[in-house]
Amino acid sequence: MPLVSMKEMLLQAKREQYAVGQFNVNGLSWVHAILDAAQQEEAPVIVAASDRLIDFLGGYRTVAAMVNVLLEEKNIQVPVALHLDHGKTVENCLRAIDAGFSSVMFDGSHGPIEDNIRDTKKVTAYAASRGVSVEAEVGTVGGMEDGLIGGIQYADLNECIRIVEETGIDALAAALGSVHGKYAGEPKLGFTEMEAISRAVGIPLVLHGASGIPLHQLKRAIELGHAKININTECVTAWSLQLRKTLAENLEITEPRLILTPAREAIRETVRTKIRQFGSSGKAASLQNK
Ligand SMILES: O=C(O)C[C@@H](O)[C@H](O)C(=O)COP(=O)(O)O
Ligand SMILES: [Zn+2]
Repeated sequence: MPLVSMKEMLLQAKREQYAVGQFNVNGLSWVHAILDAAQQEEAPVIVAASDRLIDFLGGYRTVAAMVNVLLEEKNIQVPVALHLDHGKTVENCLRAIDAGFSSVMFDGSHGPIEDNIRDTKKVTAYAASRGVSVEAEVGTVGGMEDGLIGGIQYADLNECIRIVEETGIDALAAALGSVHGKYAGEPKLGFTEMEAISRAVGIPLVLHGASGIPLHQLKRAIELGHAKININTECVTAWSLQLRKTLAENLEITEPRLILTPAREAIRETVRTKIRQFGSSGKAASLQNK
């Protein structure tokens, strides 16, 4: 099945009150693991490449080729979107689209709202005629974002309304207390603000920094309009723990396949767990019939 945009998957998820998982790619093992997990769970999935890692991953075209070829080789039958995460510039978003990404995020959240809206509009204008979905961000997710460490800044309701109305984006990341990476203590999400923003904008919301958020808070965020949930830290943690364990328990081992396969399986099991928590297991079939 060819790549799809995330528009339909997120609209259905919002309607039916579940969320589609976005899982970030950090190498070929992640693409295998994410696609295998989605197929096993019969779930739609968003495979994402973070713009900060594009050079490490070999460029936009390499990422698109890797995902497209594995979709075919593995005969993946569930809807898969390939998404540029935290796109740093308009130009980078356009390059990702030209390389075959079916979805992009333009992250103009660190600048003034006027600039964010102006640049997001350039991305939506280019994406629309190519059937590519677009996500934008307002406010600041805590922790590391675009390679910079920063504090939390809540999304402003009026800025959220403006960016949705003026740009025609498909999904909005409204930062409301979540943090990229590990949380120090219990996450404190702004559910009151979340409800107001969700009501006012009407489009699917995106939760960044979701690793480590307890299940009851994830469920509340889904009830309040989050249809896409981003996970990276939980997958890289599972991968690195398993890698250390394999190496420590097998001091003589040098065959990469034997070292890397258990780590890949650890990612796959993490993705499967998150898909079940988000309620998207078994949702592929109803999307394909549309
Ligand atoms: O680390 C990246 O570059 C990707 C993340 O920002 C992703 O968008 C995300 O929000 C995942 O958050 P995490 O699960 O807390 O790492
Ligand atoms: Zn993020």
